Amino acid sequence: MKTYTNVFDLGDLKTALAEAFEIKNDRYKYETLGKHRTCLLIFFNNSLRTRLSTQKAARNLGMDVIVLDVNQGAWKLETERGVVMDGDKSEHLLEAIPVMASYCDIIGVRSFAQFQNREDDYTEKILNQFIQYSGKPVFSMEAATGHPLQAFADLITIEEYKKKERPKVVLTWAPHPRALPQAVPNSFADFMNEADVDFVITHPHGYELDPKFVRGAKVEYDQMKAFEGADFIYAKNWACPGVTNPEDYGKILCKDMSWTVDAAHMAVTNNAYFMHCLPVRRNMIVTDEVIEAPTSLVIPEAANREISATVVLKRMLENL
Ligand SMILES: CCC[C@H](NC(C)=O)C(=O)O
Ligand SMILES: NC(=O)OP(=O)(O)O
Repeated sequence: MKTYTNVFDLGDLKTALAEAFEIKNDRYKYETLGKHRTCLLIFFNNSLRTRLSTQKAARNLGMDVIVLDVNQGAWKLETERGVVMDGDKSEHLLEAIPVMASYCDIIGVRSFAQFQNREDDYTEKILNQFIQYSGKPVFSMEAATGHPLQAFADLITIEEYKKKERPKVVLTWAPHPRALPQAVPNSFADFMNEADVDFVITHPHGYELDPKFVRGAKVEYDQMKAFEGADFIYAKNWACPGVTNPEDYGKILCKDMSWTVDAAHMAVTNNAYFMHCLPVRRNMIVTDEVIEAPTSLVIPEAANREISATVVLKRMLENL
């Protein structure tokens, strides 16, 4: 595995799940694989789960880990080629990337969508420079349009808790005070479309996700109808993806609190489990009652981030 940015990089999902459960059963099974190998984790944005779980995963495999918060201590980086660098940016990515790559064997990158230019975000301008210029295997720790480590952990969680062979899984939009990226819902859809689930996406008009990720999923604008008979509810906020109206890209079009997932929503499901990638704004995305219920999986879901990262790093190490 040279890059990990989407579901197809994992290959057959049943094989990937088997590997995940093997590692979950004995997470130090491959602890010699990463001896004298270094994993560099580069964060352009904040993180709790990804920062901790990916370090843990690397240590599970015997790797050394370096963590860099680009905007805290490193030089401010210019990402545009051809710019006259007479402003506040001291270094260009085109030097910084090969320098950083010289200190490690595998690179993880977190670089959220900037919502300045849809084309820049949806061509993964930052992540792809690391892939192109580092000469090292690169994995996404949430880039502009995807969060594949999260989605793989979500799939592992659904596989662990499902009560039927083909569960109904609903991705629902929910309100948030800020404009959040589409990376998490994009990757969740990317994975669910390849998994053995009955997948439905529900959101207000104007929030249509990019067709590249929606693919064959059913889109239902009536949230309560979408929730009917669901086995898993995956809630997330995202800003307008700019699919129907490109000029609205990155905007908040709706703050309708009737989309907040509460007990009345869950009552029409098939006693569904509740999932969210975290961090979550309680009583915006979901009520205290629902996220604290025995059917809430947000903690085991977050714990599975260690497992998804260990599988991905293991596959990268095996191909060095
Ligand atoms: C894992 C989620 C990271 C980020 N969340 C926030 C609050 O920025 C997002 O919504 O993409
Ligand atoms: N779910 C997730 O990636 O959390 P962090 O943003 O805290 O890493």
